[in-house]
Amino acid sequence: MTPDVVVDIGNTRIKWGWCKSGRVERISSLGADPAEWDREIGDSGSVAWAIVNVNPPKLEQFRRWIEARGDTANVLSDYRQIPIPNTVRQPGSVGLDRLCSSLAARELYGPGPLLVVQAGTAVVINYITKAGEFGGGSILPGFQLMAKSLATGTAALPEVSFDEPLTVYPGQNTTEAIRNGIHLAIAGAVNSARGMYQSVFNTSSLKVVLTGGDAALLADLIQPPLELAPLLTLEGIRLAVESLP
Ligand SMILES: Nc1ncnc2c1ncn2[C@@H]1O[C@H](COP(=O)(O)OP(=O)(O)OP(=O)(O)O)[C@@H](O)[C@H]1O
Ligand SMILES: CC(C)(CO)[C@@H](O)C(=O)NCCC(=O)O
Repeated sequence: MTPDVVVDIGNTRIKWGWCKSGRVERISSLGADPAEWDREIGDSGSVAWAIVNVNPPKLEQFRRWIEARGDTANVLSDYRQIPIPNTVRQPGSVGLDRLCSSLAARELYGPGPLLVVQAGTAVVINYITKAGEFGGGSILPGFQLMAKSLATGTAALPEVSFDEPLTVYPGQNTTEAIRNGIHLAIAGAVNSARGMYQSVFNTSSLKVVLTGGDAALLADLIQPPLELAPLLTLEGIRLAVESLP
């Protein structure tokens, strides 16, 4: 199937990738309000959709909206639909967004080894082996989720946002201390995962491929080789559906 729009339904945002001439040309990051989807689709007419989802209730709402337009929602639902060998013990438990990001990273920056980092609601660090297989990884709370957990789990700490680029070291007030603490925690996880895999797998200069809504926040604290790839998951969805019989 050749999709017009590929969709990644995450826990916070729904990303649309508009496809043209065999690539994802443009990304739109949307909320959960169908009025926003109506505005985005405009007068596009009939659309071929391909969807990957890690958020079942949002998928059902989105599917109803697509069907009300008279379109068909092609939803990837099984890891075997993503053409990347998967060496973990329970391959069916891996989020398909992770496999799509890994597939696209291997295609664009491979063959491997690679560290594919998705900085979204959750931060995911995926390891792609030397042979180009999905080898597993790590999952931790993302920037906003860490901020929320400090605000809900303590009496005195406010919920910080990451709207401003400024990060001050050492923090001079509570807000700065929380912001830079979260920043260091997430960048530290990526850097230490990189160090660990480099030593375990005896590889040097493991390339990091970074995507997700918070990728730009992380990039400053990750050493080269580093690729910023905002379209990565969407490009992986496109590659996967185009490879289906
Ligand atoms: N306009 C926006 N609205 C909400 N969050 C935004 C916006 N722009 C950037 N962000 C940041 O992007 C993050 C979400 O990133 P992304 O869309 O990649 O994740 P997701 O796909 O929803 O999450 P996951 O894949 O982990 O389920 C939020 O945590 C927030 O910090
Ligand atoms: C980790 C997230 C939330 C990242 O979007 C998603 O891929 C997911 O819900 N995965 C399921 C669990 C797993 O991948 O092991």
